[in-house]
Amino acid sequence: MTSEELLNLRRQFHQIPEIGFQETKTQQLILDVLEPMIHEYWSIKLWRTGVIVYIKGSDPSQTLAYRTDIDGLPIEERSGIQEFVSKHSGMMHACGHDFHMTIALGVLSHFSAHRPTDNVLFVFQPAEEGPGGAKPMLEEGVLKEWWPDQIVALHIAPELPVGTVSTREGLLFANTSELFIDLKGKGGHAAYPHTARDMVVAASHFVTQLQTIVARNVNPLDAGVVTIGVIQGGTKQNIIAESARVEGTIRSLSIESMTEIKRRIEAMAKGIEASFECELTIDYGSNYCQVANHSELTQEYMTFAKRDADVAFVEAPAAMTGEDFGYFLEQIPGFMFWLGVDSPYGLHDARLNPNEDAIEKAVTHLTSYFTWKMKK
Ligand SMILES: CC(=O)N[C@@H](CCC[C@H](N)C(=O)O)C(=O)O
Repeated sequence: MTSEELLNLRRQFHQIPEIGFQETKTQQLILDVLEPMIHEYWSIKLWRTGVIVYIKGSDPSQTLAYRTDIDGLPIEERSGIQEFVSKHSGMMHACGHDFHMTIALGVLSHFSAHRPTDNVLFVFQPAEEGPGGAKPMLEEGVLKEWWPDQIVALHIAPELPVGTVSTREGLLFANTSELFIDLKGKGGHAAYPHTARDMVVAASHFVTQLQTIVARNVNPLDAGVVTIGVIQGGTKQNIIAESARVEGTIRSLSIESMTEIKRRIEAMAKGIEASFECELTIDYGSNYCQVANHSELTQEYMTFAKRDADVAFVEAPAAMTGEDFGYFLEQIPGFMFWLGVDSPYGLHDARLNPNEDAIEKAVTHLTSYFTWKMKK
């Protein structure tokens, strides 16, 4: 694919962000782009809104895989882009999955023009932002017949300059759990608070209490996060709210801290129920295991990246982001790395505007990495 084709494709993806398991237009676009590339030794499988492409090598001794996520986020775009702003109101590719997919198709187009010696598998996985596509995909045995020996994924890094790649051995991303809490009290007239059980007040206390968990209950030598991203309740300024909803996410480096954070949330919920005479229900939504990079393969990749004149390598610290790519890494040796895209605004920010020069650099870098792996 030429630089112009890559750019065009990224912009097409950018205009049609769709949330987890609703990526139908995205799936169709992936299939449309693949169509002219297909050879008789390729196999393509659909799984829900995802796509899996298997290329049989000319003289295979291994199967190398690349996984990209394909979903967008429920964010109203404010990137300032005129030309190719999201056409889906309230949705945006604010986590770079438009880049990840374009890079996958760029590498695929190379292997369409040059048949690889080894087998190559490309996994276009839905619902990374939630509820998670990797786990059900693996559980349903979708990759069984083409089981890879190694798997790689990348993620854009707005804080790194274009041309930079970055990773580390072992833990790269945290364990995560979503958090959805419903509070049920008793509504009433604003002027008669003694007859009601106000869930705006209860939710406010609860959210404030939750902020003590990381400070007071997580071992300071470990790390944890409890972020509440949504707090909803009430219908009118002079009506006491009968119910409220709090939504968030929990992160931890260790499984022990995740268990402890959940134990404290549940204990605090009981306290809120007693203090405010209400009922709380907790739903942990989807949970992702940590992203733990395979030691040997990551070391080998870091050596490769340091020698690759097209990129600059920097060692990454562990991050509290989550990624269901961790489920692939539980079963298949591999690693994830960050790709510098140089944006003043970060991931999940409505103003995110990654530098598109990073796309071609990533395609070249990954293509050379896979080609190098095949010669080993
Ligand atoms: C890379 C990234 O930003 N991933 C997401 C994963 C979200 C997992 C889940 N929906 C949750 O909110 O816990 C992240 O927020 O780190």
